[in-house]
Amino acid sequence: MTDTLILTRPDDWHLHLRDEAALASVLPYTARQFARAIVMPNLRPPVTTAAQAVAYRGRILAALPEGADFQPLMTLYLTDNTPVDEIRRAKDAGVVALKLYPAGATTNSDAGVTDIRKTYKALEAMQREGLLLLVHGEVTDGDVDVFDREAVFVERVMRPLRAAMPELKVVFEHITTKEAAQYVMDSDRFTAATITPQHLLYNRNAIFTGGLRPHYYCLPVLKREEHRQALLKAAASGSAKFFLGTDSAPHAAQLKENSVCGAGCFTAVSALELYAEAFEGIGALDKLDAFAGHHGPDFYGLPRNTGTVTLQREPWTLPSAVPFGEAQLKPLRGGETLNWKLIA
Ligand SMILES: NC(=O)N[C@@H](CC(=O)O)C(=O)O
Ligand SMILES: [Zn+2]
Ligand SMILES: [Zn+2]
Repeated sequence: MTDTLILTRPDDWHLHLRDEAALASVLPYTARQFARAIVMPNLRPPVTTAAQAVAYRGRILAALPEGADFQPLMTLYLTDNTPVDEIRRAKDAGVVALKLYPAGATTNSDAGVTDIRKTYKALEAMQREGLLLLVHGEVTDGDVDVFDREAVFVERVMRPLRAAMPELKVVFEHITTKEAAQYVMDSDRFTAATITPQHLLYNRNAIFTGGLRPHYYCLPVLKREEHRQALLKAAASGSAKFFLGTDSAPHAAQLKENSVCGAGCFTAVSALELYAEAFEGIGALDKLDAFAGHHGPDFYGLPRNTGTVTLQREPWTLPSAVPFGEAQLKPLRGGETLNWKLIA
């Protein structure tokens, strides 16, 4: 049995850092685990311009703990009206991607895209400039069952989008179904996917075990066991199309434990430990290094990190709550014992 895991220093290819006091509360956890992170733009108001992304990057760098070695990779929030000129400005400002939120699909997505065809001019410019498109892949039509929204998105949006924009690099974010995993597996080298720790570790029963458990509620929502199995298989397949993206999405505890609970799981405190547990569960610890440290930078066309991190088999108890500005934040699995620990 392996007791020590030495991994290439990994990156988080899908992360929510929020802003202001919330940002200052959560950033140190990610900066400790990861060298870089793709920072999601769904602030209020959303980060829709290069100038806003540059300012947000400045606030993130200013909030970093003394001596931290961490690089935020910035994204813009795609809207129906993103001008072609903004794509060039984004490229020049070092922005790496734009994020597609179908309007109303998830947390802070009201300003999202109402019809993907409205964005085709911007997407063509992105294809030209080499900016990636990151996708929250769920349709929002009221007649589509919540648990089917991702599978329907593959047929209604992904296939036509890929046909129209074949050389645009697309990351299907936080995939949750066998349909999405299969779609990405079968697609060409311009399509990849991120997978979260919660979707590798849990099926939808976790939301309902002994009562309604808001901290297991995120979007896309956890699915049936057969889907979790398909995600594990994809993550551990060795295919370079699948890589780590935590989707760590902090919401104050009082807003999670509420009559209307916001969507998002906060996993930044123990992200690598959770992934290690998932990979070990299927005897695939040897596949974690490439999933966490190689496939992401390779797809983005960025250098892999030099250096390593070390995880040790050592039981420790995850704090049940951590400060979140003036409020509290409850990590997924808070108060429980984890078997892996990031030690360096
Ligand atoms: N995943 C979530 O459930 N929530 C994310 C938004 C998102 O990634 O869809 C958030 O910003 O809270
Ligand atoms: Zn999302
Ligand atoms: Zn997200």
